[in-house]
Amino acid sequence: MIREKEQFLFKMTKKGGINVPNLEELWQYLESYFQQHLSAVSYSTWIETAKPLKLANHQLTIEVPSSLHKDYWEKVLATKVVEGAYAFANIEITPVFVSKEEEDAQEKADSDALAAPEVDQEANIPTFMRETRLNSKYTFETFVTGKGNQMAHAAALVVSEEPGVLYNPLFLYGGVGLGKTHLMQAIGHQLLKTHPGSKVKYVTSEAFANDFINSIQNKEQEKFRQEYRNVDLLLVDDIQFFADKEGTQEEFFHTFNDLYNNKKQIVLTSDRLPNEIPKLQERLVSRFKWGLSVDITPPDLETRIAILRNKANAEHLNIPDDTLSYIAGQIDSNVRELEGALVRVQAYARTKEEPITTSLAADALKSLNAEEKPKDLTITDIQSAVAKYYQVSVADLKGKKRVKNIVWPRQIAMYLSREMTDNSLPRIGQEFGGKDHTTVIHAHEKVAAELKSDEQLKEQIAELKNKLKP
Ligand SMILES: Nc1ncnc2c1ncn2[C@@H]1O[C@H](COP(=O)(O)OP(=O)(O)OP(=O)(O)O)[C@@H](O)[C@H]1O
Repeated sequence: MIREKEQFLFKMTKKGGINVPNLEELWQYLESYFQQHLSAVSYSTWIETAKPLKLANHQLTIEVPSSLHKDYWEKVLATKVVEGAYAFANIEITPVFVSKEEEDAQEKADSDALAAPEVDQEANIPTFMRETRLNSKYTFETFVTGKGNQMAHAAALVVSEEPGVLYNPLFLYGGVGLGKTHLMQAIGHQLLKTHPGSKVKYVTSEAFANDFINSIQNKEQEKFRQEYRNVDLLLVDDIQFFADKEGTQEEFFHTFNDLYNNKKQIVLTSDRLPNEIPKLQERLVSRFKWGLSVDITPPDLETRIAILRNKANAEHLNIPDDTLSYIAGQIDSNVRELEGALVRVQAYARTKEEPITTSLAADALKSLNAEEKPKDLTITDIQSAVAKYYQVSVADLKGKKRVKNIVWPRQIAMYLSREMTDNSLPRIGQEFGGKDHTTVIHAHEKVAAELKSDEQLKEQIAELKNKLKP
C-alpha cells in the first residue's frame, strides 16, 4: 500500500506538479491498466482497436471501429478511463468516442425490407431428437477478425461476457459460409469457460422444429419446454428456415418470451435480416429487433490470407506467403470454400508428393473447378445416379410425393444439380417436374445446412460426386 502511494507521489512529482499528461503517456497508462484487467481476447477486441485522437479541454477523444465498440466503451469502459486519468495524473477528464462506421451501420439496421421470395412448402422431418454439441474448433481464439466481421465479433464477445444484459437477442446475419455459426458457438464456449455451470444449447432452426414436432407426436411437450426454456444461453442457427413453419414459430415465440423475461441470452443467425425472412410472424420480427442485429460481410483479401495462415499453422502446414495470397485471391466470398481450397491444395500436394507452391496450388484449384462442374453433366444424369443410390425411381424424384424417403433424395438431387451444373434455378425446377425455383433454393439450403453437421451425408455426397465425375 505504502509502496503504491510512493509510486503515485513519484509520478506526480516527476510531472513537476503539472497535472496534464500528454496523450501518449495517458494512453500507455490506460493500456497497461486494461491489459491487467481484461482477458486477452477482450483486450485485443476493445483496446487494440481503439485509437486516442486528442486530449484537450479535459476531453479525451478516442476513435473506435464501430458503433458497437462505441456503445461498449461508453457503457463499460468509459468509467475506467475516467478513474485511470484521475489515478494517473489527478485530472478529471471526459472520454468522447467517435466511430467512423456509425452512420453506415445505422443505415444498414434501418434498411427497408426487400421483396421476400416464396419458399417451398416441402419439409423433410427426421424423426429423431438431435444431440446438440458445440464444435470445439469454433472459438473466439480461432476466429480471425477483419473489417467484414469486426462488429459481429465484438457483439458476440459482449454477449458472452454479459449474457442477457446488453444485446438480447443478438441477431447475426450474412451470406453463406462467413462465420455466423462459428461466432455463435464461440459465445457458447466463452460462456462455459467463464461460467462453467451455465446451460448452453445450440440448435439449428430445423432441429428446433423437428424436436417440437416430435414432442407433439410423442406427447412430450413438457420435456421439450424443459429442454429449451431451462437454459442460460440459447443459440438458434439459420433461423430463415422457420419460414412457413407456423406451429414452430408459435412455439418459438413462447420459448423466446420465456427466456427473454428471465433475462436469458438468445442468439440467432440467419442469411438475412428478420424482416426479410418470408412468412416470419410480425411479432417474431419485432422481437428479433429488440436487441442488436449485426451483419457479417465477406472478408477482404488481408483477412482471407490471415484465415488461411491460421488454418495452415493449426495443421502444421508449411505454405509460403505468396501461395496463401494466391489461394486467398481465388476465393473471395465464402470462408468455407476458402478452407476447402486449402484442404484441396494439401491433398493434391500429398498425391503428387510435392511441396506446396503457388504453381501447385494453381493446378490443384484448376482441377477442383473442373471436377466440381464436369462438362456435359446433365440434370438427368444426376437424377439417375441419385435415384439408384437411394433406391427410388426417377419418376418419384420428379413427382410430388411428400414422403420422407423420396423428399430427401429429391432435395439432394436438386442440390447436386445446382452445385455440379450451370443450369439456372428455374431450369432445375423445370427438370424436377415443373417445380418452382424457390423449391430448388430451399432444397439447396437445406442440404447445405445438413452437410455442416452430418458426417454420413458428407460421405454420401462425396460418393455421388465421384460417381458423376466423367
Ligand atoms: N473469421 C473467421 N476466422 C476463422 N474461420 C472462419 C472465419 N469465418 C468463417 N470461418 C470458418 O469458415 C467455415 C464456415 O463458417 P460458418 O459455418 O460459421 O459459416 P456460416 O456463416 O454459419 O455459414 P452458413 O450461411 O452456411 O450457415 C467454418 O469452418 C468457420 O470456422
